[in-house]
Amino acid sequence: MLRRRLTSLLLRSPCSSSVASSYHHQQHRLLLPTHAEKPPALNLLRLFTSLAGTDGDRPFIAFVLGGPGSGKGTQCSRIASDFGFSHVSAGDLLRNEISSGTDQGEWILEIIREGRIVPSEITVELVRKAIESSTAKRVLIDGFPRCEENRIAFEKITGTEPDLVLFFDCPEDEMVKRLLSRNQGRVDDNIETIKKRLKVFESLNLPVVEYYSSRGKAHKINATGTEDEIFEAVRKLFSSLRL
Ligand SMILES: Nc1ncnc2c1ncn2[C@@H]1O[C@H](COP(=O)(O)OP(=O)(O)OP(=O)(O)O)[C@@H](O)[C@H]1O
Ligand SMILES: O=c1ccn([C@@H]2O[C@H](COP(=O)(O)O)[C@@H](O)[C@H]2O)c(=O)[nH]1
Ligand SMILES: [Mg+2]
Repeated sequence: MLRRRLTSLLLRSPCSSSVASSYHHQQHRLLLPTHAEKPPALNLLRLFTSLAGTDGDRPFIAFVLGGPGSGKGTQCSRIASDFGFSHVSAGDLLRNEISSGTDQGEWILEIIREGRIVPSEITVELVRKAIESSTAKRVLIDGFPRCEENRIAFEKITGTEPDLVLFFDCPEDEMVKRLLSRNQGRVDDNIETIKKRLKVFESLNLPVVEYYSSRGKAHKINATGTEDEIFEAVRKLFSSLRL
Protein backbone atom coordinates (compact mmCIF):
# COMPACT_ATOMS: atom_id res chain seq x y z
CA MET A 1 0.00 0.00 0.00
CA LEU A 2 2.69 2.47 1.13
CA ARG A 3 4.93 1.27 -1.71
CA ARG A 4 2.14 1.82 -4.28
CA ARG A 5 1.43 5.34 -2.97
CA LEU A 6 5.08 6.34 -3.02
CA THR A 7 5.72 4.86 -6.46
CA SER A 8 2.78 6.69 -7.96
CA LEU A 9 4.03 9.90 -6.36
CA LEU A 10 7.52 9.46 -7.75
CA LEU A 11 6.47 8.47 -11.22
CA ARG A 12 4.43 11.61 -11.80
CA SER A 13 6.07 13.84 -14.36
CA PRO A 14 8.59 15.97 -12.44
CA CYS A 15 7.18 19.44 -11.86
CA SER A 16 4.85 18.86 -14.76
CA SER A 17 2.46 21.38 -16.26
CA SER A 18 -0.35 19.87 -14.19
CA VAL A 19 0.90 21.86 -11.22
CA ALA A 20 1.44 25.05 -13.16
CA SER A 21 -0.93 27.74 -14.31
CA SER A 22 -2.50 27.20 -17.74
CA TYR A 23 -0.97 30.50 -18.82
CA HIS A 24 2.51 28.94 -18.84
CA HIS A 25 1.42 25.52 -20.05
CA GLN A 26 3.44 25.55 -23.28
CA GLN A 27 6.58 26.81 -21.61
CA HIS A 28 6.54 24.04 -19.01
CA ARG A 29 6.22 21.36 -21.59
CA LEU A 30 9.29 22.74 -23.31
CA LEU A 31 11.41 23.39 -20.26
CA LEU A 32 10.89 20.35 -18.07
CA PRO A 33 12.40 16.89 -18.27
CA THR A 34 10.38 14.01 -19.63
CA HIS A 35 10.18 10.38 -18.45
CA ALA A 36 12.51 9.47 -21.31
CA GLU A 37 15.22 11.35 -19.46
CA LYS A 38 15.07 9.13 -16.37
CA PRO A 39 18.64 8.41 -15.26
CA PRO A 40 20.03 4.91 -15.07
CA ALA A 41 20.28 3.06 -11.77
CA LEU A 42 17.60 5.07 -9.99
CA ASN A 43 16.84 3.26 -6.75
CA LEU A 44 13.36 4.22 -5.61
CA LEU A 45 13.52 1.95 -2.56
CA ARG A 46 16.13 4.19 -0.94
CA LEU A 47 13.33 6.68 -0.34
CA PHE A 48 11.55 4.43 2.13
CA THR A 49 13.79 5.60 4.94
CA SER A 50 12.66 9.07 5.85
CA LEU A 51 12.36 11.73 8.49
CA ALA A 52 8.78 10.57 9.03
CA GLY A 53 8.00 9.90 12.67
CA THR A 54 10.95 11.95 13.91
CA ASP A 55 9.19 15.32 13.87
CA GLY A 56 9.85 15.94 17.57
CA ASP A 57 13.62 15.43 17.13
CA ARG A 58 14.17 17.10 13.82
CA PRO A 59 15.90 20.46 13.49
CA PHE A 60 14.17 23.77 12.82
CA ILE A 61 13.88 23.87 9.02
CA ALA A 62 13.82 27.08 6.92
CA PHE A 63 13.36 26.91 3.15
CA VAL A 64 15.09 29.81 1.39
CA LEU A 65 13.54 30.69 -1.96
CA GLY A 66 13.93 33.45 -4.55
CA GLY A 67 14.75 33.88 -8.22
CA PRO A 68 18.11 33.01 -9.75
CA GLY A 69 20.61 35.60 -8.51
CA SER A 70 18.28 37.02 -5.86
CA GLY A 71 21.03 36.44 -3.27
CA LYS A 72 19.87 33.24 -1.54
CA GLY A 73 23.35 31.75 -1.21
CA THR A 74 24.92 35.04 -0.12
CA GLN A 75 22.36 35.66 2.60
CA CYS A 76 22.29 32.00 3.72
CA SER A 77 26.03 32.16 4.48
CA ARG A 78 25.45 35.14 6.72
CA ILE A 79 22.42 33.62 8.45
CA ALA A 80 24.41 30.44 9.03
CA SER A 81 27.29 32.24 10.68
CA ASP A 82 25.20 34.69 12.74
CA PHE A 83 22.35 32.40 13.80
CA GLY A 84 23.99 28.96 13.99
CA PHE A 85 22.24 27.38 11.01
CA SER A 86 23.62 24.61 8.88
CA HIS A 87 23.45 25.70 5.20
CA VAL A 88 22.19 23.02 2.80
CA SER A 89 22.19 24.26 -0.80
CA ALA A 90 20.18 21.97 -3.09
CA GLY A 91 22.08 23.33 -6.10
CA ASP A 92 25.43 22.53 -4.42
CA LEU A 93 24.25 18.99 -3.61
CA LEU A 94 23.41 18.52 -7.29
CA ARG A 95 26.74 20.04 -8.37
CA ASN A 96 28.50 17.57 -6.03
CA GLU A 97 26.70 14.77 -7.86
CA ILE A 98 28.03 16.18 -11.14
CA SER A 99 31.56 16.22 -9.71
CA SER A 100 31.25 12.55 -8.80
CA GLY A 101 31.53 11.77 -12.53
CA THR A 102 28.68 9.23 -12.67
CA ASP A 103 26.15 8.82 -15.51
CA GLN A 104 23.57 10.35 -13.23
CA GLY A 105 25.90 13.33 -12.70
CA GLU A 106 26.19 13.90 -16.45
CA TRP A 107 22.43 13.77 -16.77
CA ILE A 108 22.02 16.33 -13.95
CA LEU A 109 24.59 18.61 -15.63
CA GLU A 110 22.48 18.73 -18.79
CA ILE A 111 19.35 19.61 -16.80
CA ILE A 112 21.16 22.43 -14.98
CA ARG A 113 22.71 23.70 -18.21
CA GLU A 114 19.20 23.95 -19.64
CA GLY A 115 17.81 25.66 -16.53
CA ARG A 116 15.30 22.88 -15.88
CA ILE A 117 14.37 21.13 -12.64
CA VAL A 118 15.94 17.85 -11.56
CA PRO A 119 13.30 15.24 -10.63
CA SER A 120 12.22 15.03 -7.01
CA GLU A 121 13.38 11.48 -6.42
CA ILE A 122 16.96 12.70 -6.77
CA THR A 123 16.75 16.05 -5.01
CA VAL A 124 14.52 15.05 -2.11
CA GLU A 125 16.83 12.16 -1.31
CA LEU A 126 19.92 14.44 -1.36
CA VAL A 127 18.21 17.05 0.81
CA ARG A 128 16.81 14.47 3.23
CA LYS A 129 20.23 12.87 3.69
CA ALA A 130 21.84 16.28 4.26
CA ILE A 131 19.27 17.16 6.94
CA GLU A 132 19.67 13.80 8.63
CA SER A 133 23.44 13.94 8.67
CA SER A 134 23.52 17.49 10.06
CA THR A 135 24.08 17.81 13.79
CA ALA A 136 22.80 21.41 13.79
CA LYS A 137 19.51 22.24 15.47
CA ARG A 138 18.65 24.68 12.68
CA VAL A 139 18.92 24.05 8.97
CA LEU A 140 18.57 26.36 5.96
CA ILE A 141 17.51 24.61 2.76
CA ASP A 142 18.70 26.97 0.02
CA GLY A 143 16.93 26.76 -3.38
CA PHE A 144 14.49 23.94 -2.65
CA PRO A 145 11.64 23.09 -3.26
CA ARG A 146 11.74 24.36 -6.84
CA CYS A 147 8.16 23.41 -7.75
CA GLU A 148 4.96 22.09 -6.21
CA GLU A 149 5.87 18.53 -7.12
CA ASN A 150 9.19 18.91 -5.20
CA ARG A 151 7.33 20.33 -2.23
CA ILE A 152 4.72 17.57 -2.13
CA ALA A 153 7.37 14.86 -2.52
CA PHE A 154 9.49 16.36 0.29
CA GLU A 155 6.55 16.66 2.65
CA LYS A 156 5.29 13.13 1.95
CA ILE A 157 8.66 11.44 2.08
CA THR A 158 10.01 13.22 5.13
CA GLY A 159 6.64 13.55 6.85
CA THR A 160 7.46 17.12 7.77
CA GLU A 161 6.96 20.74 6.69
CA PRO A 162 9.33 23.69 6.99
CA ASP A 163 8.96 25.91 10.03
CA LEU A 164 9.68 29.01 7.99
CA VAL A 165 10.02 30.03 4.35
CA LEU A 166 12.16 33.00 3.42
CA PHE A 167 11.49 34.55 0.04
CA PHE A 168 13.98 36.97 -1.50
CA ASP A 169 12.04 39.24 -3.80
CA CYS A 170 14.24 40.80 -6.49
CA PRO A 171 13.49 42.43 -9.88
CA GLU A 172 14.49 40.40 -12.94
CA ASP A 173 16.89 42.99 -14.37
CA GLU A 174 18.84 43.07 -11.09
CA MET A 175 19.01 39.25 -10.95
CA VAL A 176 20.28 39.09 -14.55
CA LYS A 177 22.94 41.73 -13.82
CA ARG A 178 24.17 39.84 -10.75
CA LEU A 179 24.30 36.46 -12.48
CA LEU A 180 26.17 37.79 -15.51
CA SER A 181 28.87 39.19 -13.23
CA ARG A 182 28.99 36.25 -10.77
CA ASN A 183 32.16 34.84 -12.32
CA GLN A 184 32.20 31.49 -10.51
CA GLY A 185 32.38 29.39 -13.67
CA ARG A 186 28.83 28.06 -13.34
CA VAL A 187 27.47 26.42 -16.52
CA ASP A 188 24.14 28.20 -16.02
CA ASP A 189 25.55 31.74 -15.76
CA ASN A 190 24.89 32.67 -19.38
CA ILE A 191 22.02 34.72 -20.80
CA GLU A 192 20.28 31.80 -22.58
CA THR A 193 20.11 29.65 -19.42
CA ILE A 194 19.26 32.64 -17.25
CA LYS A 195 16.19 33.44 -19.41
CA LYS A 196 15.00 29.84 -19.06
CA ARG A 197 15.63 29.84 -15.30
CA LEU A 198 13.59 33.03 -14.92
CA LYS A 199 10.63 31.41 -16.72
CA VAL A 200 10.89 28.26 -14.59
CA PHE A 201 11.11 30.41 -11.47
CA GLU A 202 7.99 32.38 -12.32
CA SER A 203 5.87 29.47 -13.45
CA LEU A 204 6.96 26.72 -11.04
CA ASN A 205 8.76 28.17 -8.02
CA LEU A 206 6.48 31.13 -7.27
CA PRO A 207 3.47 28.81 -6.71
CA VAL A 208 5.48 27.18 -3.89
CA VAL A 209 6.01 30.58 -2.28
CA GLU A 210 2.29 31.30 -2.71
CA TYR A 211 1.39 27.97 -1.11
CA TYR A 212 3.47 28.67 2.00
CA SER A 213 2.27 32.25 2.05
CA SER A 214 -1.32 31.01 2.24
CA ARG A 215 -0.26 28.90 5.25
CA GLY A 216 1.30 31.91 6.98
CA LYS A 217 4.84 30.51 6.75
CA ALA A 218 6.42 32.71 4.07
CA HIS A 219 8.31 35.92 4.87
CA LYS A 220 9.13 38.22 1.98
CA ILE A 221 12.41 40.13 2.07
CA ASN A 222 13.11 42.97 -0.34
CA ALA A 223 16.28 41.69 -2.04
CA THR A 224 17.36 44.95 -3.66
CA GLY A 225 20.07 47.13 -2.12
CA THR A 226 23.43 46.14 -0.72
CA GLU A 227 24.13 42.77 0.88
CA ASP A 228 24.35 44.53 4.26
CA GLU A 229 21.01 46.30 3.80
CA ILE A 230 19.29 43.05 2.88
CA PHE A 231 20.90 41.22 5.78
CA GLU A 232 19.61 43.89 8.15
CA ALA A 233 16.04 42.90 7.22
CA VAL A 234 16.96 39.22 7.50
CA ARG A 235 18.58 39.78 10.90
CA LYS A 236 15.42 41.50 12.20
CA LEU A 237 13.30 38.53 11.15
CA PHE A 238 15.60 35.88 12.63
CA SER A 239 16.08 37.86 15.84
CA SER A 240 12.31 37.87 16.30
CA LEU A 241 12.07 34.07 16.05
CA ARG A 242 12.07 31.85 19.10
CA LEU A 243 14.78 29.46 17.95
N1 LIG B 1 22.71 42.63 -2.64
C1 LIG B 1 23.54 42.33 -3.63
N2 LIG B 1 23.97 43.29 -4.45
C2 LIG B 1 24.83 43.00 -5.49
N3 LIG B 1 25.29 41.76 -5.74
C3 LIG B 1 24.89 40.77 -4.94
C4 LIG B 1 24.00 40.99 -3.84
N4 LIG B 1 23.76 39.81 -3.22
C5 LIG B 1 24.48 38.90 -3.90
N5 LIG B 1 25.15 39.47 -4.91
C6 LIG B 1 26.00 38.80 -5.90
O1 LIG B 1 25.12 38.30 -6.92
C7 LIG B 1 25.52 37.01 -7.36
C8 LIG B 1 24.38 36.03 -7.10
O2 LIG B 1 24.21 35.89 -5.70
P1 LIG B 1 23.89 34.46 -5.09
O3 LIG B 1 24.82 33.45 -5.65
O4 LIG B 1 23.87 34.61 -3.60
O5 LIG B 1 22.41 34.25 -5.64
P2 LIG B 1 21.48 32.97 -5.60
O6 LIG B 1 20.11 33.44 -5.31
O7 LIG B 1 22.06 31.94 -4.69
O8 LIG B 1 21.58 32.49 -7.11
P3 LIG B 1 21.39 31.02 -7.72
O9 LIG B 1 19.94 30.70 -7.62
O10 LIG B 1 21.83 31.15 -9.14
O11 LIG B 1 22.25 30.07 -6.93
C9 LIG B 1 26.81 36.69 -6.59
O12 LIG B 1 27.91 37.04 -7.40
C10 LIG B 1 26.74 37.59 -5.36
O13 LIG B 1 28.02 37.94 -4.88
O1 LIG C 1 16.07 21.75 -5.87
C1 LIG C 1 16.74 22.04 -6.89
C2 LIG C 1 17.82 22.92 -6.86
C3 LIG C 1 18.50 23.20 -8.01
N1 LIG C 1 18.15 22.60 -9.18
C4 LIG C 1 18.92 22.85 -10.42
O2 LIG C 1 20.17 23.44 -10.13
C5 LIG C 1 20.25 24.75 -10.72
C6 LIG C 1 21.04 25.67 -9.85
O3 LIG C 1 20.44 25.71 -8.56
P1 LIG C 1 20.79 26.85 -7.51
O4 LIG C 1 20.00 26.57 -6.30
O5 LIG C 1 20.36 28.11 -8.09
O6 LIG C 1 22.25 26.79 -7.27
C7 LIG C 1 18.80 25.14 -10.98
O7 LIG C 1 18.63 26.09 -12.00
C8 LIG C 1 18.19 23.80 -11.36
O8 LIG C 1 18.55 23.47 -12.68
C9 LIG C 1 17.09 21.73 -9.22
O9 LIG C 1 16.75 21.19 -10.27
N2 LIG C 1 16.40 21.46 -8.07
MG1 LIG D 1 22.67 29.96 -4.97
